[in-house]
Amino acid sequence: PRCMCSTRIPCGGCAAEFRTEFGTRYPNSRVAYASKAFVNPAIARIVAEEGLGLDVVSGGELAVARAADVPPDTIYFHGNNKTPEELEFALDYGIGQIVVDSFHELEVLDAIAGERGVRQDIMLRLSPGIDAHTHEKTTTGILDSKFGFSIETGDAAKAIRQAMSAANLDLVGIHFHLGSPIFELEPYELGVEVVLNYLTQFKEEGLRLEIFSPGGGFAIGYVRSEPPPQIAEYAESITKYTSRLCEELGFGTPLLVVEPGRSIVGRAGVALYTVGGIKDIPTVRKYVSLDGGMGDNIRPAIYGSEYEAVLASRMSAPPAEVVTLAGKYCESGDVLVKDITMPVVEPGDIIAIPSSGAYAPSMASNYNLNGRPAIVMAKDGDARLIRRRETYADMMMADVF
Ligand SMILES: Cc1ncc(COP(=O)(O)O)c(C=O)c1O
Ligand SMILES: N[C@@H](CCCC[NH3+])C(=O)O
Repeated sequence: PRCMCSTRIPCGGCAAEFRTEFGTRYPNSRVAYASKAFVNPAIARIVAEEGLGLDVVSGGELAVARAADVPPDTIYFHGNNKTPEELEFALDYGIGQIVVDSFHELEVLDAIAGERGVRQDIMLRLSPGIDAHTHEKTTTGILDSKFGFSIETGDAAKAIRQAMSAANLDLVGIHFHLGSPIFELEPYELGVEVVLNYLTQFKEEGLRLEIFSPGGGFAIGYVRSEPPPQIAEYAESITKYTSRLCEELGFGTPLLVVEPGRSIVGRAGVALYTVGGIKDIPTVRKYVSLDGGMGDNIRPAIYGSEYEAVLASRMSAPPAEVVTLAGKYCESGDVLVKDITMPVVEPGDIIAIPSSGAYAPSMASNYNLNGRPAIVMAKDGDARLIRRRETYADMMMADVF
């Protein structure tokens, strides 16, 4: 794996790399950026300019897509409980595909499309019963999951038949997503194989597989000890299995949609913190308190996620001691990096935590009424603010006296 910076952590990908690695191997493919990893209008604009599609999972993400003029036909609307209002918004915006995730949604969407006298393209999310060996809180393709129609229970077959006979819906594709981050290639290969083989029984009943999507979940390097596969390796596995099986099973060459989120923005984001108080408990632990924490990155607290950190204000300072980087929130679990070797740090120093671009800003909160941080986009020596720091007034904006 390559390393693009002094942290020596293997990188994930980037939009162009995804387009190239999938596009050269399987020309009828689309990379749909998963907005949940982090989106705002500036990011959505870049996504559209890079020629990527967009995976959204709420009316809010859809509103950002619309604000940034993302072409609606390149949008895939996911989620296990889209509200009727969100579905109406999606139909108003004319979005390409709604990825239906429950029988209830199938009925509600069919009715809404009917009331409007329109036909809506849909895909179905299937749950293939495959363990992708990721964190128990982020695994989605196993039987015990709230997502998707299970193949094992027979729900998938029922949903496919119900979707094909829906009065106002056109079933154009099938989706599955196994979880995130997935550090192995085999789960994707198995997923493609299991789902495509399963679908053959519906061909005679009229199933059209115009779109096939094995989702996202591609891993990135968070720590040196756990390098991810390269994007080319994911692309090789997925396209090889998809092409071979689609040909063998007579599905032709459906549009292959992959949905990377983390692997596009994760390594692009570096979180910067200022050191405040330092507490040394001799023979136990030295806590270095930062001006952020679980409010801007909840991942260590909920998944036990690990990160590296560097002393950005004095990059050449030699490693000196083991410290724990704690946040400023009122929780003992508010620790960003536990027991890491750093140079001697002092109040006012800047600490950088790489690989913070995905699911840190997007899952940020105002806990303890701390404002969420500013976000600056940088390229070739040029830096621009794409989100300003939140003010106290921002945090009271929706409150009513
Ligand atoms: C349906 C779907 N697609 C894509 C993604 C994106 O995952 P990641 O950011 O790990 O690529 C997710 C989140 O796990 C998802 O649920
Ligand atoms: N939010 C997660 C993973 C779930 C992604 C969306 N299904 C993370 O930070 O790693």
